[in-house]
Formats: sequence, C-alpha cells, structure tokens
Amino acid sequence: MAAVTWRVVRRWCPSLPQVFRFPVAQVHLGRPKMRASQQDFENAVNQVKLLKKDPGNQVKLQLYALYKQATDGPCNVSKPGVFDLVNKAKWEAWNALGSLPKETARQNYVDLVSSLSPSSEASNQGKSGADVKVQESKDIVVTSEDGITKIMFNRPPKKNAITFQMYQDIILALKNASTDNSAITVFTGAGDYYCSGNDLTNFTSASGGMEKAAEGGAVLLREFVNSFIDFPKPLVAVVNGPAVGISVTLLGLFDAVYASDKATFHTPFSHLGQSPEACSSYTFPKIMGSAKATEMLLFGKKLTAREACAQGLVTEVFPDSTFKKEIWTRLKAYAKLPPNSMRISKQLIRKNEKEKLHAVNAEECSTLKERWLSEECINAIMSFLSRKSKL
Ligand SMILES: CCCCCCCCCCC/C=C/C(=O)SCCNC(=O)CCNC(=O)[C@H](O)C(C)(C)COP(=O)(O)OP(=O)(O)OC[C@H]1O[C@@H](n2cnc3c(N)ncnc32)[C@H](O)[C@@H]1OP(=O)(O)O
Repeated sequence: MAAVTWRVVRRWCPSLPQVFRFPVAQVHLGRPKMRASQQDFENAVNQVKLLKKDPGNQVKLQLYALYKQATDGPCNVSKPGVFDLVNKAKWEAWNALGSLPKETARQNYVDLVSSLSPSSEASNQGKSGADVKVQESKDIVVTSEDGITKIMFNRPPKKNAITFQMYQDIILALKNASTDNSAITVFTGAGDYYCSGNDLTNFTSASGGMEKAAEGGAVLLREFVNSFIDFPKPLVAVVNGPAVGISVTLLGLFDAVYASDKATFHTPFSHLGQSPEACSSYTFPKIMGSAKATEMLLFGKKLTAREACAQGLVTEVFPDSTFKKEIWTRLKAYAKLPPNSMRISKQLIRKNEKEKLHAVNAEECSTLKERWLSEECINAIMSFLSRKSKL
C-alpha cells in the first residue's frame, strides 16, 4: 500500500490527532450492547485529538473510513486516479465498508477510539504480545493481535459444543472481523477438543413446539453459514483436537486448515438421523471426490488429521508438541502480507462459487428442517441425551 504519512491522514480527517500514544488495536462491536449515540461518537472524535502515538497506517485508514461511513454513509465519490496513491488508499478503505450502516460505523469508530484510549494503554501495559480481548462472550472468546483476529470456541467441559448463543456470537464476531483492521481471521478451540459440533441439547432447549423450533433452527443455521460464505478476508482454522459435525463441514468454506496430529474429523450425520450442512454436500465431493465424501458424510467415517490432509480437507498437519508454536509463528508472518491484496485474491477465488454456495446452503437448511422432525433424528438425539450411546 502507498506510504500514507500521518501528516496526510490529518489532512483527510481533521479530527485525528498529531501523534498517537498507543500501539495498534483492533475494532469490534463486541457482544450486543447499547448502540453508540451521536454524543458518544462526537466524544470519540474529540478523544482522538488527545491521542499522541501514531497507531500506523492501517488504523488511521480505518478511522478515516469509519468516520466517513458514519457521517456520509457508503462511499459516494469516484475512485481517485492510479497515481493519486494517498487518496486512492483512503477511497479504498472507505469503499471496503460497502453498505455498512451508519450506526454500525459509528459504533465501530467509538470502539476503535476507546481501544486506543489511555485506559486501554494502562490495561495493556506489561502485556506485550498478549492478545487483546475484543468481544465479551462466555463461550466464544474473540481476541486481536498482530493483525490476526482469533475466534475461539471456549467451552472445554462440553468439548466446545455450539449452543444457540454461540452461533449468534460467532455471526457477530465474523461481522466485526470483516471490517476490523486485522488481515486474517482464525478459528481455534480451547482445551483438548476443537469442537464437538452442534450442542445436542439445542434440540430440547428450543422454545415452542418442534416445528417452530426446527424452523427457527434452519433460519439460524442459514444465517450462520452465510456469514462464512461471505466472509471477505482469509479465514484459517487451527484445529487443535477432534472436530465433529458442523465444525468439520464448515472447514470446506475456510481458506486454509492447519491441524495438530491429535485432531480427528468426524461427521456422524446418518448416526444422528441428520444430513450434511455448511455446504459440505457440495464442497466435500469437490475437495476429496465423491467416493471419499460419501464415506464421511453418509457413513460417518472418522478421519485422522493425516487422512484429512491426504483428502485435501486439511492444508498441513503438525506434531501436537510443536503445533501451537509453529502455527502462530507462521500465521503472524502471513498477517504481515498486504491485507488488501489477500482480500482481493480471496474474493476472486470465492466469486465464481458464491451463488452456488448460497443455493446449496438454502437447500441443506430446508432438508435439515425436515430431518430434525423425523423419527430417526429424534430417537438419535434422545439416545445421546439419555447416554445410551456415544458416537
Ligand atoms: C429442532 C431444533 C433444531 C436445532 C437447531 C440447531 C442449529 C444448527 C444445527 C447445525 C447442524 C449441526 C450438526 C452437527 O454438528 S452433528 C454433530 C453433533 N455432535 C455430536 O453428535 C457429538 C456428541 N458428543 C459425543 O459423541 C461425545 O461427547 C464426544 C465424542 C464429542 C466426546 O466424548 P468423551 O467421552 O470424550 O466426552 P463426554 O461425552 O463425556 O463429553 C463431555 C461433556 O460434553 C458433553 N458434550 C459433548 N459433545 C456434546 C454435544 N455435541 N452436545 C451436547 N453435549 C455435548 C457431554 O454430554 C458431556 O457432558 P456431561 O459431562 O455433562 O455429561
């Protein structure tokens, strides 16, 4: 990207201070909370003037873009010429926010400024290299550091099974990550599991009758998977241990999948009277061929990490003893690559598939809605919940 000097950025956005005090921090909306008011926004604009340390070009561009989006709405000016490097960088940052609503941009601006504030500096002191927590959520932890937004399943006692709340938290985390200033977004799991898939108690905790619950579940699932199909930046899975169900099928929508040799990949849909989701009925045959996809999706064959790598579902496998160290070193290096270039390349790769993926997602969700009401499915769930069987 063009070298954008702080002096020039001040000219774009007079509300920005001369010098910033703090290192680069990330922007997130956090868990649903009170929306930032116009007054909060104006306070943040003033607060920016008190900051002293230069936070780097990416943050400055993000502040500029969010400010413009919050005040003028979506980018409505023509793209500067190819040699007008600074104005082109500004335009691209603003334009990249697409149709992000003004209120959301306002909130993101307020959050970004607050992450650059003196209290953020105080709370980050002595934590050099530590992740910055950016979303308040019990079972999904979202942190940002070194250009990487990390979304972690954090429910080890239940093997990171995904509750209704976690589906919603992940949708929100992806929405925020798509406009924050990180280059790469990474999913991983806390504890020994990556994720044991859908929490089967979702079937008993849903309110209303079964039909209404199935309808609601299908709507949620469709929105959840859509947020992966449409995610604009490189999406990486760091699979630290066994993965089950939807946490496996989603991998077909990731851009890279790195696995510990302790990881396994299991999609026991037939055992549960269910059918594939997350576009895996399309992505898996495409990735591994229909014969291997059939073994996984119909017969529930569990793959080791090395088998999954041989089938093309996993990018690379690492010995568990060195997995974390090696993978985070590598991802930090990847996150230093020019972010716009990576985003644009990903979008070129994804573009031709998007329409198809949305159609597949819609069909899989409507099939599942029927499956959830079937005797096969109800019996399988009851059996798990009464602990008569384990997969
Ligand atoms: C009509 C309503 C519609 C609902 C809408 C849903 C929304 C979208 C749905 C998307 C479709 C997704 C499909 C899938 O993901 S299918 C895969 C589902 N997952 C499973 O079937 C895994 C079930 N779990 C197991 O088989 C074992 O627990 C496992 C092999 C993972 C681990 O075994 P292990 O012996 O090592 O450990 P425990 O069994 O003792 O587990 C520890 C505790 O964790 C609880 N647990 C684990 N996984 C789940 C789960 N998926 N759901 C709920 N609970 C889970 C387990 O019960 C233990 O709890 P307790 O200590 O309290 O007994």
